[in-house]
Amino acid sequence: MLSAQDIHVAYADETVLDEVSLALEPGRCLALAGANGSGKSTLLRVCVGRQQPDRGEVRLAGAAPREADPAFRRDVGLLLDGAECFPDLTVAEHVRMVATAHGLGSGAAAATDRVLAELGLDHRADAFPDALSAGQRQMLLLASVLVRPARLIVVDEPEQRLDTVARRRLAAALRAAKPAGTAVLLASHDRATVEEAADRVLLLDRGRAAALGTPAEVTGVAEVSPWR
Ligand SMILES: Nc1ncnc2c1ncn2[C@@H]1O[C@H](COP(=O)(O)OP(=O)(O)OP(=O)(O)O)[C@@H](O)[C@H]1O
Repeated sequence: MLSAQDIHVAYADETVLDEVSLALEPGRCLALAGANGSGKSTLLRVCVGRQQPDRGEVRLAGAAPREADPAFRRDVGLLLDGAECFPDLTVAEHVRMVATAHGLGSGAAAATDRVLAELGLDHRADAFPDALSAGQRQMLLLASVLVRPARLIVVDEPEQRLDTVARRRLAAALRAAKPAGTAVLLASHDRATVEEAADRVLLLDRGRAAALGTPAEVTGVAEVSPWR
């Protein structure tokens, strides 16, 4: 589904990704973990074609990823930094609009109800974004990613601003996407989210791949584990 090979990114003389590779199969979830500044967001941007690496190659379903490509937008549900809401649409209207745009047709309303309930946002379905708490707004953005069919979901620190219960709901929703064959790539600082959702963790340490394994294996990499 997705592969990145020997990715190298540098800003001026600072190397932020140093020959990092990853591979993700359908129905699997890979989490990127590591300290602040270790290169997680940069690697996600490279994987979705938002940033070109200095060296290395990314393949998404056999082609270079391009957000402008209709097939990319059909296949990839994306939530990176900087996503915003329309101020004049309610929570339900946002999510239904995305569902409709991605072809759910007469099923869009039911899919919206389902994802809002799954994420615990159903009681705010008629609220406007300005009236949401920061965590609720994050859930709205996540609902818009999760309501639509996708072969790949890419989310950067999806747990940000969420409380413990909301994080659990998020992790369960990411996990639930996998049996249908959706692959999930996320960057996360939250151990519980990673343990619940991810099959494998790629641990980055100052731009280098320090470990790749199950969440339990990577937690055991004492020197660089973010959860030691
Ligand atoms: N536009 C830029 N110009 C210069 N340096 C940058 C730029 N963007 C990122 N960096 C640097 O690249 C490194 C990796 O940043 P990145 O955002 O990928 O890390 P991260 O692991 O996602 O961090 P965090 O956990 O804090 O979100 C950092 O040292 C950062 O300062």
